[in-house]
Amino acid sequence: MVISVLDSREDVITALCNLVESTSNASIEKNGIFNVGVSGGSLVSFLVKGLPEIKTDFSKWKIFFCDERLVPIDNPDSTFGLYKKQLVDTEIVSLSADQFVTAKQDVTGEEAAQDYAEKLKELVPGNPIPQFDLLLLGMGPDGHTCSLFPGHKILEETNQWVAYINDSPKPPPNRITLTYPVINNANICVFAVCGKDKADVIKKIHVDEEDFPAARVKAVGKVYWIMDKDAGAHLVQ
Ligand SMILES: O=C1O[C@H](COP(=O)(O)O)[C@@H](O)[C@H](O)[C@H]1O
Repeated sequence: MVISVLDSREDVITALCNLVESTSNASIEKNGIFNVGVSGGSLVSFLVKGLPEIKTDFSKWKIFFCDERLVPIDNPDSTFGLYKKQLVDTEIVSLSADQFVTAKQDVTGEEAAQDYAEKLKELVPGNPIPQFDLLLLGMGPDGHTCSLFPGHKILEETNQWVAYINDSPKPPPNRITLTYPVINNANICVFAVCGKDKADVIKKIHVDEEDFPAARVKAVGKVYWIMDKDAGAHLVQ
């Protein structure tokens, strides 16, 4: 695990996007494609700011969602809706909407999760579990990542690759999320975390070694934690 505590949010964005640049270029060179999973929340604004600065062949990107809120895409809670509005429609990077693998609308939550798992099986190589080149993760002040919340039964999911929840403690309640079998099979996972409100849980995870959903991310490859000095306040001397 690599932990970096940086001076500012801007430094976090630069470090995050440098890692995205090198990983995407290595994956494209090796496999001709870059399979990346993105999160919602503050990560959207980090990528909107940082991705236009990197050098990569965006036409080779396939973008999946680490989790998605089951709302229409014009709803401000839709993670795909945010990326579409802020990254695709603005044309600040050369990505098109059809490079995003989206959650099915107008079906039940269970069907949306099942459908998304089938899309992973079809599109992301891995034997037998899909193996992402890179997963870009956030973490809430309660230690959740993706839509894996503390104490929720899907933390123990070992069969399904994508799970549905209808009781997210953070609105909106209906979501689908990758589960640990897929998350922890990724080549690289990166947490990008900023803000004072996350300092306590960062300490509990990295100093006290307490169990939180984000702490259970232990990918087969590398796990990076990139944070600003507010989030890492209890880690620096
Ligand atoms: O609800 C969610 O929250 C987490 C953390 O969001 P942040 O704004 O605190 O960074 C996010 O990673 C996840 O994708 C999202 O659905």
